[in-house]
Amino acid sequence: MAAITRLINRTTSSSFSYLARRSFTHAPQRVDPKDRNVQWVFLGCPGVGKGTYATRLCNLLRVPHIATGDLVRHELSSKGPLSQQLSEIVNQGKLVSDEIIINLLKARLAAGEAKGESGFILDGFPRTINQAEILEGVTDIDLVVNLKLEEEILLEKCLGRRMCSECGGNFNVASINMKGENGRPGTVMPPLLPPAHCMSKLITRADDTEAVVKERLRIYNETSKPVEEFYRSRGKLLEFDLPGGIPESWPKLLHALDLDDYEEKQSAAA
Ligand SMILES: Nc1ncnc2c1ncn2[C@@H]1O[C@H](COP(=O)(O)OP(=O)(O)O)[C@@H](O)[C@H]1O
Repeated sequence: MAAITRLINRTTSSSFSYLARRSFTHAPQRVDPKDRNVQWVFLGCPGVGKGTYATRLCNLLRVPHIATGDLVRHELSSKGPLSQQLSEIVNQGKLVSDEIIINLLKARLAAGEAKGESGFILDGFPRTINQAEILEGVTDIDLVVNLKLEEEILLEKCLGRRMCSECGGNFNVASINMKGENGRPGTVMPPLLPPAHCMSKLITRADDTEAVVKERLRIYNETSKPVEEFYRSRGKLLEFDLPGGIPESWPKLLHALDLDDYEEKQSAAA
């Protein structure tokens, strides 16, 4: 019986992968990496800073930052036919179905292609092995950056997250000062405070409550962690332990990506 269930699950999932690949008509073409911009993925637990570092790198490399969480929130706020279903899933900390996510991503890539976009940094996708396989079926990923932080810091950072309801800027009011233990260095992350004009317009994401963040971390460990191994086994995974806040981590991340001179060259050219 269990074997039949496994077979049905496997068949269902692989036929969905096949259909999704076929329907991914607007996927980026398999262009030689020399002739296009980077195609990178950012992995990491909720609250680790994927959005912050991916946005900075996208500005530097001039590629679009495509965050599936943003696509989901946009769909939610549009009050379209999916929004009620999505709000229940997201507010419980669960993952949206692969089918819905693929459709949102497909639409975003098609809109980018129509504008002549080249390359991307994906943030929050793939989050399941099925998503990783579908992505692999349609395009080449050059590099996968896996950002890492201690779990207790992740919770504090998610609870400290704030967004300006007017300009959409992302901030963090958490002040992290974790002492080092057993040879492990301490971690200091100062808050990332908003400018005065955003202060009265700050909002908190409905899914950034303690119970929901804990559920998202549990789901990450169960469902998304295997995606790290998927890319590690392909020699594409760059592990990066965040050493502290942005001023400390950003130059080290650039160094790890072999981009330390790039920032200077770009600002000189601007
Ligand atoms: N690739 C994905 N697969 C399934 N669900 C997703 C995916 N990306 C985003 N979501 C949904 O959107 C929510 C918010 O995503 P995101 O902003 O990336 O949050 P996080 O802070 O947890 O990294 C997730 O909890 C999940 O419900």
